[in-house]
Amino acid sequence: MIKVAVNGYGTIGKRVADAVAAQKDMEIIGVSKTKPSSEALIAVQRGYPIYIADLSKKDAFEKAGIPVAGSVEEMLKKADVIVDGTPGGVGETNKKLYEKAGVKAIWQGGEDHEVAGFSFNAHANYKDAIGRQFVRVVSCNTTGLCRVIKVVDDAFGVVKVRAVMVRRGADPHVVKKGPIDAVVLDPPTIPSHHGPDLNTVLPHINIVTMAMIVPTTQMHMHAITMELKKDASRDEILAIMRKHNRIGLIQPKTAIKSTAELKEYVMDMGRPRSDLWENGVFEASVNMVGKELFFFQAIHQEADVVIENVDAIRAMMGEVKDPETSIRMTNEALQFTAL
Ligand SMILES: NC(=O)C1=CN([C@@H]2O[C@H](COP(=O)(O)OP(=O)(O)OC[C@H]3O[C@@H](n4cnc5c(N)ncnc54)[C@H](O)[C@@H]3O)[C@@H](O)[C@H]2O)C=CC1
Ligand SMILES: O=C(OP(=O)(O)O)[C@H](O)COP(=O)(O)O
Repeated sequence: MIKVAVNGYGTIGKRVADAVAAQKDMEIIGVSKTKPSSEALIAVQRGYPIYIADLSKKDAFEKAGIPVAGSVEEMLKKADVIVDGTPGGVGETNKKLYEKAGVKAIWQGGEDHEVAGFSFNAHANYKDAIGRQFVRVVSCNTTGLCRVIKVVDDAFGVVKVRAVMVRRGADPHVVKKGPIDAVVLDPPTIPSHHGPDLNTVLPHINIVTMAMIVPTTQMHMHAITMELKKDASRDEILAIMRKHNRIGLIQPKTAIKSTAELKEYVMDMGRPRSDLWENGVFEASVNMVGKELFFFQAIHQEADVVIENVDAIRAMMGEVKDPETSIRMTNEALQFTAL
């Protein structure tokens, strides 16, 4: 069993912990919290041992009914791989701890590529992650771009990609962030970080991205154009998307044309936390004009990177060498079949 610890048990960390716990070849040996909270109480219910960065807060945790297993340093000693789910910029400051403990670590997309020196997407570069000590899983939007650009590039070749990201303002539970009444250019300059970020995984792709944030919490929405090298029909594009195990096609018969309806649909399906782990490509939007492909896809920011973290763990441990085998194991353990 691969022993996994989650340092930073928030939006991403708690989902990764549950996804790891569902795998047959992995177990959660601990998660870290900075203060007692509803999430910490759920971690107790799930049976995850809780470690804390600042042991002077032990009494506060125990008063809240949260047993403390020890310090974060003690947790690191027991793990094969740490998934760092701390806020962007904080993860980098933990690198020294991981180096000192000689443990493997995975960072998230809020950190720069250089923190790990290797950026990961399971369908794109799993094999290059085999045996590595440090890996960064690219951000949610970049993960969604990697999946769809890689599969289209493999089948038809991509001359260039131009993509606009309409990003959610904050996650649903985050009460302190906006915007409440604005469309914010984020960043006002072009390209946004997503294109250069995609190039850390797929260096040969010509891509320019633009991004803005809007007052919504459910999901991001991408408007994507790709110029292809070979001729492709709409049906051929739909066929490769349909076959992909982390791309879902939202069928016209569902009449879904918004992130809100899509989230409701996934909730009705009974997915844990109503998580959409796959890219949600709107089938009706997929269109070829000459050699240009156009489509919209929804990306559930809290979910798509979660399964990538699980595959990154497997690649770093090196026993499963074939990406598709790992991807299948991850998906099956979660009883996940793309839409
Ligand atoms: N929420 C999202 O939509 C996505 C986030 N990411 C990335 O994932 C990372 C984590 O983001 P979220 O889960 O949204 O953040 P979050 O704020 O929901 O969770 C972070 C957790 O880390 C804890 N924490 C803070 N400082 C810590 C420390 N020094 N040691 C241990 N724990 C500490 C916080 O208490 C919190 O529980 C960031 O790099 C972010 O950019 C990536 C994809 C999507
Ligand atoms: O990885 C994400 O977005 P990104 O791909 O636009 O960087 C997540 O939605 C986190 O974004 P945030 O930095 O707005 O919390």
